[in-house]
Amino acid sequence: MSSAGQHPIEFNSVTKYYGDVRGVEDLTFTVERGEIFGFLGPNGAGKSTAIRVLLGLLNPTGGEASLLGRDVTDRNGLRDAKRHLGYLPSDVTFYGRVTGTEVLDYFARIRGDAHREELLERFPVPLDRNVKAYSSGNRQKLAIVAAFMHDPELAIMDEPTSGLDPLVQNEFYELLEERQEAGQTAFFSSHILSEVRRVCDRVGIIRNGRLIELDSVKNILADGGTIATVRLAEEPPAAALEFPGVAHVDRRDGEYRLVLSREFDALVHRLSEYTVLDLEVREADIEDVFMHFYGGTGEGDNDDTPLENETGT
Ligand SMILES: Nc1ncnc2c1ncn2[C@@H]1O[C@H](COP(=O)(O)OP(=O)(O)OP(=O)(O)O)[C@@H](O)[C@H]1O
Repeated sequence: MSSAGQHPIEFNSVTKYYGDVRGVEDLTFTVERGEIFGFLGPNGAGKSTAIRVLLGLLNPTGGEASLLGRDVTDRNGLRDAKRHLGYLPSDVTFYGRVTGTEVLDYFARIRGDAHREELLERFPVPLDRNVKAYSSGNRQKLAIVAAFMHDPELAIMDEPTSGLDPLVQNEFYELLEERQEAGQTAFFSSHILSEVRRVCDRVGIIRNGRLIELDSVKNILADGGTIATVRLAEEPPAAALEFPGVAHVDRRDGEYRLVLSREFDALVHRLSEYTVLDLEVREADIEDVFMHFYGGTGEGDNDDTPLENETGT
C-alpha cells in the first residue's frame, strides 16, 4: 500500500499529557518492517497512551506519530491505514447481544476475512454462542481471529496473551513467527518476559513516560552479563564489592548480588579477602536484565508496581 518504503510505526518527539498528568514525554522511535517489537515498561509507564496515540484515539500534546506512513492526526489517511492494521486491545469487550459469528461478520465487511477459517481452526471458539457468555480466554481468541483474519501488514497488540492458556499462547507465538516470515510487522506491549525473549527482535522500554532503552533483545541480554551471588562470613566495608567490571551491587537477606562482566579475576581476587560461605555465578537471564530497567526509584515514578512474571496475573 501507500506505506511502501516507510516505517510501519514512527514516533517523533511524541508527548501526551492528561491535564497535568504525564502520559508519555518526548517519545522517539521507529518500528522496522518485518520486525516483532516488544514495548515494555512497568504499570503506568505510558504504553497504552502511546498505543492510543498511534491509533488516533488520543491527540498528542506535541510531536508527530505515523501509522503505515499516515500521520495519525490525518483522519482520512488513518482510516485507510487501519484497513491494513490488526489491533488487539488489552481489555477485549464486544458490545451487544451478538454471537461470535456475527462479530467476525462485522469485521469481515470492513476489512475482509480471507484467513478466517484457518484461524478458527487454530483458535477455536463457540461461534454460535453469545459473546457475553464467553470465557475471557475465548473472548481473547475471538479477538485474535478478528485482528488477523484480513492478514494485516501490521499488528498492534496490548498484552495479547493475557488470559490464554499455555497451548494457545504457543499457537499465538507461532502465528506471529509465520507472519514475520511473510514480512509482516508486529508491535506489542507485554509483561511476560518469556514471550519477549521468544518472539521479539527488538524492545523499547518505557518508564515514567520516557523511552529509557531501545535495542535488540540479544544485545540487551549480552550487556546484562553475569550475576554473582555471594554470602560472606564478615561484613565487608561499604563499596568493597564495587570494583571495576561490576555494574551493580545490592544486598538482600545477607547476600550480595553483583551484576558484572565476565571478568572473574577481579571477583576472585576481592573475595579472597573474605571468608566465602556461598557463591553462585550464572548468566543473567531476561528477568534480571529487565528488573534493572524497571526497578530503582526514578524521580516522579507514577507507579512502582513490580513487574509481573509468567505466573503472575
Ligand atoms: N484517561 C486518563 N486520564 C488521566 N491520566 C491518565 C489517563 N490514562 C492514563 N493516565 C495516566 O498516564 C500514565 C500512563 O498510563 P498508561 O495507561 O499509558 O500506562 P501503561 O504503561 O499502559 O500501564 P499498564 O501497564 O498499567 O497498562 C499513568 O500515570 C496514568 O495514570
